[in-house]
Amino acid sequence: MSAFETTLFGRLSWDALPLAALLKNPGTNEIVANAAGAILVLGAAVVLFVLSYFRLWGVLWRDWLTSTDHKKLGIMYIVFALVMLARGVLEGVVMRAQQAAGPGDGFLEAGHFAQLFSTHGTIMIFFVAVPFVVGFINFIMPLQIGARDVAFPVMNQISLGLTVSGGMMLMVSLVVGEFSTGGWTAYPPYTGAAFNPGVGPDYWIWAIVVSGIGTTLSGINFAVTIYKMRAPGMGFMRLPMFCWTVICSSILIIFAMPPLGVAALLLAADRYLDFHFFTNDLGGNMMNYANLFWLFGHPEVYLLVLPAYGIYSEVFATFSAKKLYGYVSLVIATMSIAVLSFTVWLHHFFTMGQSALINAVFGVATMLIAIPTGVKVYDWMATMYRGRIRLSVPMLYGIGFLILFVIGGLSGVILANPTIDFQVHNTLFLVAHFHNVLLPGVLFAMLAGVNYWFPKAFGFRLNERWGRISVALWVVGFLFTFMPLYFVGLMGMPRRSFNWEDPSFQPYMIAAVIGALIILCGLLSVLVQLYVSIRDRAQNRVPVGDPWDGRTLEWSIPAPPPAYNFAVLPQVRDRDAFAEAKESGTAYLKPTGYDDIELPKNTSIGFLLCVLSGVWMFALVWWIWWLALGVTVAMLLIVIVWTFATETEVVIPAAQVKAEHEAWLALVARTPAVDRDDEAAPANLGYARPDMEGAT
Ligand code: HEA
Ligand code: HEM
Ligand SMILES: [Cu+2]
Repeated sequence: MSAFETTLFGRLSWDALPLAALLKNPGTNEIVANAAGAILVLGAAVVLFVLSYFRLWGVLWRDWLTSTDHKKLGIMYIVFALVMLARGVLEGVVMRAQQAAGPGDGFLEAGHFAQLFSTHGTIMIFFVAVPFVVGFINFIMPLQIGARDVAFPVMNQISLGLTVSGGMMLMVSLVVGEFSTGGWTAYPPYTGAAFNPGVGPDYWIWAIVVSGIGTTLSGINFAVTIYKMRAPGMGFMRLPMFCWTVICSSILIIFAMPPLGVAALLLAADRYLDFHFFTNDLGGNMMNYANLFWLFGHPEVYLLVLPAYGIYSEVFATFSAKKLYGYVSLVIATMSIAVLSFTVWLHHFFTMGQSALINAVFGVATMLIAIPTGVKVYDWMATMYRGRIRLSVPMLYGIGFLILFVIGGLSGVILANPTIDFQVHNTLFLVAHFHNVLLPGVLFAMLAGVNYWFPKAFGFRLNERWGRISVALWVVGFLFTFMPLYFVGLMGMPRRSFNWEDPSFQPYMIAAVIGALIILCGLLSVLVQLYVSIRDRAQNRVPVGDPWDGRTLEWSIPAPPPAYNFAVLPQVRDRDAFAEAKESGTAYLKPTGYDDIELPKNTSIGFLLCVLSGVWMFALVWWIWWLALGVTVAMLLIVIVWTFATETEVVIPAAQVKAEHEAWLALVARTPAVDRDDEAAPANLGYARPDMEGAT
């Protein structure tokens, strides 16, 4: 390349396209890479076509992309997570197919397999689990505490923008260049410039840094919202359990994300500026990276699983029609897990040469987490004990979780014993452990949450039959995919192996790929469920907004909720505020008066920063310095100019609020109540207006 081209395009050239590799060196590997790129480009084209054909651009821009409404931002997070989940699951299936094709080398090259587990791990943790969790918190938490939005709605929009642009980098790396081969943990010196001079680790670094800033801002936003914006009477000890897990998770985000950002930026300094933080020479030491990464990495898995515990707590209480058993012990257990999670990071590298004493201390600290987790498990079981259980889809996920998660947790306690960990560290036993906690723990919770809160978000219920089918497929698929890995792990098969030779591994590998295909069907059935439900939405409407006989405040408002959530801020008198109101006959009362409501105006700053930060990352990855600099200046200017905006709010007049609310109250009064004690009522039937006599 000429000097001019290098200045203009950095290290970007036509060779970066997968097609170039295919033309040069045709093989299965290149075909798979090209097919993946082609699917992505085609998928994007179809989306653009559909949006244009149905003239949806205006709606998309006005109602979604520029919205600062926490509910819409939450839904966009969840949609983004679902899209990324599809890619992550497909990659999981391809990896399982590669390993099932053994003994021998399978159909993929080692480097391509390494890209697959690196993108899969990175996507599943940072762009599936995190956006799912942040999305649910966004949608639910303000409704549960009786607030009209989060504390910083515009910052919330920016958080989403940064998360999405990070995820987009993983999509771009499918088509331009390649992704890292360093796993989701990206350990140097393997990801250092000397060993890995390509663009892969740089894609990882910038995707993590930018999306990490987005997530950190969300953590701050959520913590401030709960501290400052609870409805009158909503003391901390009256918070719904989900909100308690949100507080703890936000604290984990605030303290755990910075070490990750620091680790990634120091790695960038090593790679771009020839620093030596993590090299093997000139005073560097990769153990600094391992410590920084896991100082984040361990709390990370709990910041994902705590809100999942929160969702299950809500589900178990609602579908057992009982108060959550042991509320105070659950609060203490959640806080204990949050605190303890910062004291155990070293268990991820027991084998890296510390003294036996240090290993023992961290091992014991790790095992301690089993105690508060056990408290939770027993509290959930006690909640169900003698409850009037309805086996609806969220509850089925919950029961699947309870049984499977205990197995995954117990295998964690086994790993926490350093002497055992020396045998199974970095084998498929470890892979089995973490999928065993991540799928039933985090992913099932999210699917349960989708089924549970979908009627609230969209005003109609999801199809029950397809919901049940997908639970069955996910659970069975999970068992087949991951249980065999415990055994091959014990037999010594290392993680991240693109090939293997020992014929005794074969049956397990075949069982695992069958399981992965069943999981794929599970994912498809979720899509079918969405399709069928949208098609039949007229029959499944729940405009009153309380389809499950809910206990917390989000069920006390219409479905879908108005932009301002609550026409009048609720007065909270007890835990499970809405259940209490229904029991005491004070639900759905006509308020004495209405006020004007101020809401944040739409703005395009989040979208702009999303696009610009994407360009910025791309420029840094490909060393296009003028572009990186230009975009940095543009982003700074946008933020500065935005701070001068004065009219950032719209006012919804009291008269409009009154009209809308009274129309809904009239609808509530017209809707026939379903008797709570009617044994013949089908399990999945909502209780629109239980105990309503004389209420309105
Ligand atoms: C949501 C995610 C999640 C969760 C909840 C957990 C939960 C736990 N994890 Fe896991 N873990 C991961 C995600 C998670 N983990 C990931 C992703 C990795 C690998 C990263 C990588 O290398 O790529 C990992 C790796 C990992 C290691 C490192 C192993 C190695 O690298 O060799 C260890 C070691 O101690 C460990 C331990 C534990 C323990 C003790 C728990 C406990 O919290 C479990 C507690 C739960 C129970 C114990 C069950 C319920 C309790 C009862 C019914 C009470 C009775 C029980 C007793 C008294 C024992 N985990
Ligand atoms: C849905 C079906 C899934 C399948 C079939 C699957 C399969 C796999 C496979 C084959 C690997 C590589 C194992 C190895 O190292 O040999 C892997 C790694 C991993 N998976 Fe999954 N997985 C699935 C879901 C998930 C989910 C839901 C998450 C997280 C929420 C997740 C997180 C990870 C992580 C973090 C790694 C480690 C990546 C690395 O080694 O750096 N997976 N998975
Ligand atoms: Cu850990």
